[in-house]
Formats: sequence, C-alpha cells, structure tokens
Amino acid sequence: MAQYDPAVKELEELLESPDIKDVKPEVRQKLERILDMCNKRHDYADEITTPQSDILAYIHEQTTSHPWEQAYTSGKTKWNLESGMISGLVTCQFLKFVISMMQAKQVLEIGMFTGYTALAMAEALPADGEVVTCEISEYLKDMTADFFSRSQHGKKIKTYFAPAEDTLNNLIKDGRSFDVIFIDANKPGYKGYVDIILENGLLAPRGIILADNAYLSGTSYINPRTREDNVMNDFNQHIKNNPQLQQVLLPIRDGILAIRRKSDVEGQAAE
Ligand SMILES: C[S@@+](CC[C@H](N)C(=O)[O-])C[C@H]1O[C@@H](n2cnc3c(N)ncnc32)[C@H](O)[C@@H]1O
Repeated sequence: MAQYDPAVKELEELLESPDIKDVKPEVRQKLERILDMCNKRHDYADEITTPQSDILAYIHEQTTSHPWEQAYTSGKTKWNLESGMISGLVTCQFLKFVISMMQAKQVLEIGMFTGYTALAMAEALPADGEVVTCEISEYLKDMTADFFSRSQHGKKIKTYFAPAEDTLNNLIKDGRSFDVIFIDANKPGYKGYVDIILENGLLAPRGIILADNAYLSGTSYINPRTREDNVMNDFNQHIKNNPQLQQVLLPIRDGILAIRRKSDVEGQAAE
C-alpha cells in the first residue's frame, strides 16, 4: 500500500465514504482502478527490488508486532514510538547501493529506532567499516543489542543513546567524518543537524547526506495548515537556498532528499 501518498489516502477515503453510492458505477470503477494502479506501482517496486536478509525481515516483523502503544501508556517510552517509523525494503536496498557504490567506510545515522536501516547499511560495509547511529530512546537499547547480535554485521554498529545534537558535538570533538549520513529522526531537528554537519567537517570530502521524509506524507507540497506541516518544506527550501549544495529529491517512499557539496558534483571545464 502506498501509505505515504496523501492522494492514495484521499482516494481510499472517498471510495469508503457513503457518498460513493451516488456516483455512477463506471466512474466508481474507474476510481477503484486508479487506486489499484497506485497500490500496484508501490508493491511492484518491493517485488522487483532485491529481497532483504533474513535478519532484516526478522527486525521488520518484530517491530511491526511490538506493543508500542502499551510501552508508551505504561511509561516505558517517553516518546510515542510506533511501528510505522520503520523504513521499508526499497529504502534499505537504496542505502546499501549508495554505500557500496561510494565504497563508503564511515556511515552516520541520526534516528536508529529498531536498527533496521542501521543494520542494512552495516551489511553493505567492508569488515573495517562502521555505522555510528544516534538514538534518543533508551527503551530501544536491549532490543537493538539483541537484533545486532544476531548478525555478523552487527559488530560494525556503534550506538549512542542521547539527543543527536549531543552525539554530533562529541563526534566533532573526536575529529570524525562520514562518507554517508542518513538523517531519519525528529523533523524539526533536520536543519540544525545539516548545519552542524556541514560547518564542522562531519561530512567527508565527496560525502553524501540522505534526509528521509522529504515529502512528510505530502505536507511539504500540500498547502500547510500548521507550523508542523511546514517543517520539512522549510528544511527542503533551506537546502535549496544554499548555493554551495546540490540536491535531488528522490521519490522513494516518503521522499529522500540527497544532498552533496556542489564542488563535489560539478565537473571542471575542459582545458
Ligand atoms: C523514523 S525513526 C528511525 C527509523 C530507522 N532509521 C529505520 O528506518 O528503521 C526515528 C527515530 O529517531 C529517534 N529520535 C527522535 N528524536 C531524536 C533526537 N533528538 N536524537 C536522537 N534520536 C531521535 C526516535 O526515537 C526514533 O526512534
């Protein structure tokens, strides 16, 4: 199901509403066909994409079936974590593609959740590669340690349980830099994270930043009703307005904004 596409959601709502009874059968059938095409297009990408490893499928399944609501209402989690936060197969395989094509060794993730994308990225790294991942919720500590212990690639992952900004500042003090940086955490934080990254050498020469949820379920391009609605459009515009950056919005799932330094992308004039 194309769950992140607001047009699909609206079409589903329309087809389920009582008003649909008053619509001519041929129009209704056409609308059903349009919805079917949208869903098939989404499912087809999953069908054709290389399957994920068994452990990633296990993490996905465990994440989907976890009682998140109960953990929140009983006070075990401070944030309302939910299974929908996990990425999908196409995103994972795309991240692996980028990492292997770039021959990346150092990867940074902001927003680990249950470790699905962290482990996918570790799978694409050489034995001496490392994924440093930031997560604010301590509730995920034991769960992700268990998941990572089940894979030979888990040893490549170093997790920091703290607000991402604190971890970024510690990484700067340690003089670290990263070839690939995947941002998938609190949306109001994105602008600040990218600024810290670019101003303090956290992005290695020829490195790439991949920011997830660039569409934010369509709120980036549909008339914003609240400040929250505008948060990812603000971020996208912030990147667009920086003349030193080159960016491409990839329509993968909820949108991934790929960002590089223009000087790393533009070719030089021939002599
Ligand atoms: C969308 S989920 C990450 C999903 C994960 N990358 C995946 O695809 O499986 C976002 C995560 O960011 C974490 N997070 C939110 N605010 C944060 C912050 N300020 N610092 C670090 N992590 C944060 C949340 O607790 C949540 O687990």
